[in-house]
Amino acid sequence: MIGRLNHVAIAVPDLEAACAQYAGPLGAKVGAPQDLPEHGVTVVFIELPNTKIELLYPLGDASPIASFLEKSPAGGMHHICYEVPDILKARDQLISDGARVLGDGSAKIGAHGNPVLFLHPKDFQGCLIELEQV
Ligand SMILES: CC[C@H](C(=O)O)C(=O)SCCNC(=O)CCNC(=O)[C@H](O)C(C)(C)COP(=O)(O)OP(=O)(O)OC[C@H]1O[C@@H](n2cnc3c(N)ncnc32)[C@H](O)[C@@H]1OP(=O)(O)O
Ligand SMILES: [Co+2]
Repeated sequence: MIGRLNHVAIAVPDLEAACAQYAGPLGAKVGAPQDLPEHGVTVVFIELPNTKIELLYPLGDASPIASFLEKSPAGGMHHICYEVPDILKARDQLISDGARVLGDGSAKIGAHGNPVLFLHPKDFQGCLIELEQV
């Protein structure tokens, strides 16, 4: 079902410092910050030759990143995103296999303008999974 690795997301307590580190010592191509209020995050994408890194910073009162950073104040790996060709087919298959889709179960539009949804980390070896239809 899953295809390419689209991105690995890292929650960070200081977005400016994280961008400076990736652009400086790590020598990566760092994009511009993008506010996604409907997801409660500000994101910055870092382009690597074979995938992307998504830096996540909390936005608004109900941000999922705020609660993550409360438990891990130094930041840390937050989720991994896999590409799927048909997100509703993938969702229905995973639900029938017993996986929990987060939120109301509907796909929402993510940072790349594509439909995305999230799968509960407790159902996938402690790793929060994002699926993106590409
Ligand atoms: C879509 C825009 C953009 C893009 O790429 O296009 C993004 O990626 S935005 C990314 C931000 N959005 C989300 O993360 C949406 C989905 N996330 C959620 O619904 C919540 O964050 C959830 C349910 C994963 C965690 O909710 P909460 O913070 O309230 O914590 P809980 O206490 O309910 O957590 C239960 C349990 O899971 C563990 N946990 C929490 N977050 C993670 C994580 N990122 N990775 C692994 N495990 C995680 C948490 O520690 C709890 O474990 P326990 O043993 O019970 O303490
Ligand atoms: Co993501």
